[in-house]
Amino acid sequence: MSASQVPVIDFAPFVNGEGRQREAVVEAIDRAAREVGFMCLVGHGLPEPQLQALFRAQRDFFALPEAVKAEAAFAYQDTDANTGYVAVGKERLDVKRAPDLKESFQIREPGRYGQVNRWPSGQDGFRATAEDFFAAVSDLSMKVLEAFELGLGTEPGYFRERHRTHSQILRLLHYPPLPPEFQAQRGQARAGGHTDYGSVTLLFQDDVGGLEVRDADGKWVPVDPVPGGVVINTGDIMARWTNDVYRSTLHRVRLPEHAGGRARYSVAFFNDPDNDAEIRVLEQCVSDDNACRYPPILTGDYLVNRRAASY
Ligand SMILES: O=C(O)CCC(=O)C(=O)O
Ligand SMILES: [Fe+2]
Repeated sequence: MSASQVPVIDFAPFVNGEGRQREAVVEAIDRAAREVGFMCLVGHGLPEPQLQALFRAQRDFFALPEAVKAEAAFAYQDTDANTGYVAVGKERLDVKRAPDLKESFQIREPGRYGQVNRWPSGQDGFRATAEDFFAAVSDLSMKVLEAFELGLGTEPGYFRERHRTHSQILRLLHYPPLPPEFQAQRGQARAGGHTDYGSVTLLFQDDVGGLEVRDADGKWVPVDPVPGGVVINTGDIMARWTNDVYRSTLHRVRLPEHAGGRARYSVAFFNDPDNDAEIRVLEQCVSDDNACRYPPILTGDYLVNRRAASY
């Protein structure tokens, strides 16, 4: 896999087209999920001004005094609620390495779980922008799941019916510039190497770069920012569901080459199955060459354990 092998796919014919046009998009997405586990969609229909509004609001939020952000802090043991602010150095996505050099803020579906989201006071504009974005990106993620259903040949709605927003998370990320005297510990990263836990992740990155995926030879390959594009990747639960037909690929955000440098901002949306959804290997993914690898498991048990391990 080289950089050009993280395919860029125009999603517009899937959203607006029909027949053969849609099929061609489904085929491209299905192939990318099988071969790479990562792809970049353009023409996805999420309005650019809405994304830019979110990036501005998140920049302002992370620039707030620590004391204000602390109001939104969640005890990081509280992986069940899994919302709120996490300060720099609290999370390690690669549990064997030094903590990640990032801060984050995350919310769950406002309509249903709004009461568990932790907003600092006086941040109504930020809240409205983030909640609007949540609805738009959730909608887009459902279309991506529909494309997976068609690619895998499951019954229509199979994934969407098992993603009724219980486990959807919008996570805003800020990777601050490195202080001039910064000495990286060995293997330290902005976000340590990891696979995502759930079904599908949608990731919007600014133009700073640093996201990398690991190819089959163990080489780190950059996922360069594509203007207007959203990076899509399939996670561990999707790999399990598909008997490893869809890949869950290791990725990280590497440190900048030099101290100082620019901050990096990104927005990740995790659409994971409902807690009560059973992950049972799809019959379409079992064959003589690929016998069933996993027993059924409940999503809730699986996700809580995975999250608890990375703080
Ligand atoms: O910030 C990024 O580009 C990647 C973040 C990521 O992989 C994650 O939060 O799971
Ligand atoms: Fe990730």
